[in-house]
Amino acid sequence: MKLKFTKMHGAGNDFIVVDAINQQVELSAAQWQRLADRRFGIGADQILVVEKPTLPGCDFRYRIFNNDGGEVEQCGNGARAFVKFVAEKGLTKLSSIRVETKSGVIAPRLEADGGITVDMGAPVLAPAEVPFDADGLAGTAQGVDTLWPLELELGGARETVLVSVVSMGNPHAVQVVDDVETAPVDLSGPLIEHHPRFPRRVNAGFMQVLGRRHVRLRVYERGAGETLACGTGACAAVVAGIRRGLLDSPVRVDARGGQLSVAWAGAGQPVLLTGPAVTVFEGEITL
Ligand SMILES: N[C@H](CCC[C@H](N)C(=O)O)C(=O)O
Repeated sequence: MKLKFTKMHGAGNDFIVVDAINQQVELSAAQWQRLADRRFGIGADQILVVEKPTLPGCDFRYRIFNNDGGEVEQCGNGARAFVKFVAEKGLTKLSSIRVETKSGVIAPRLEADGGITVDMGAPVLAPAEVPFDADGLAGTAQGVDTLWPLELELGGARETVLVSVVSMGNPHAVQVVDDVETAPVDLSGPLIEHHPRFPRRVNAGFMQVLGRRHVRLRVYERGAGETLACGTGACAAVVAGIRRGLLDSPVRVDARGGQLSVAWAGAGQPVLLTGPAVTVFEGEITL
């Protein structure tokens, strides 16, 4: 079976994008994983699949598979690549589209200046809906549940990190660190990803606050490891920072692979993610 694909990235978070409208695409988790493998396949953090919508009022359906082959609910950098892909491929003439995802409808828009903004919907903050098992824990800080103590076993020693839990359709645990470059991302990232209080695992964010409208962020992603940027991670970090009284919207988010901007007007309001999307090459692979 031959599969046409396009390789893209959003601030270094890289994707294989597949048009499943004009070609038959029925792959197993193992086959998705093989495609995403950087040695045995094409290589990517995530695979984005473009399908016809099933919901009224939507232009497309968007399925997302992590590097480990698992299908997930949302991908912010991927949403920008998605809207650029369907425009470049002539699958739509619209510059603003409504896209059905596993976790709801998002609205990416091609800006006149070439930038791309995505309405990622409102964050979900109730721990049980992230989902995060807060049983036995007392949420702290400012009378709202903005911080939760997470027990980690770091190299034989028990350590408690304070995380904010936020869902952008996918789960995030965000902590503030003094310096992202020296933060123990490789060590505590996987421990947080697989922490038993996250029944669907979690993306682990490490945010350094440089100013009220400027942060640096590293994310150890669920099912992909550390990526050069994480769009939903940037949204979750800014929401957490605003709720903790550390940030004011909009916020510049410096990821290792590039710069994103996140705006959020507060509870119940949508999070707007702005950033680049780049097409790297087209290809065809025989499975
Ligand atoms: N690893 C994420 C999916 C991709 C998110 C990220 N690449 C983004 O840009 O939002 C998860 O398992 O929830």
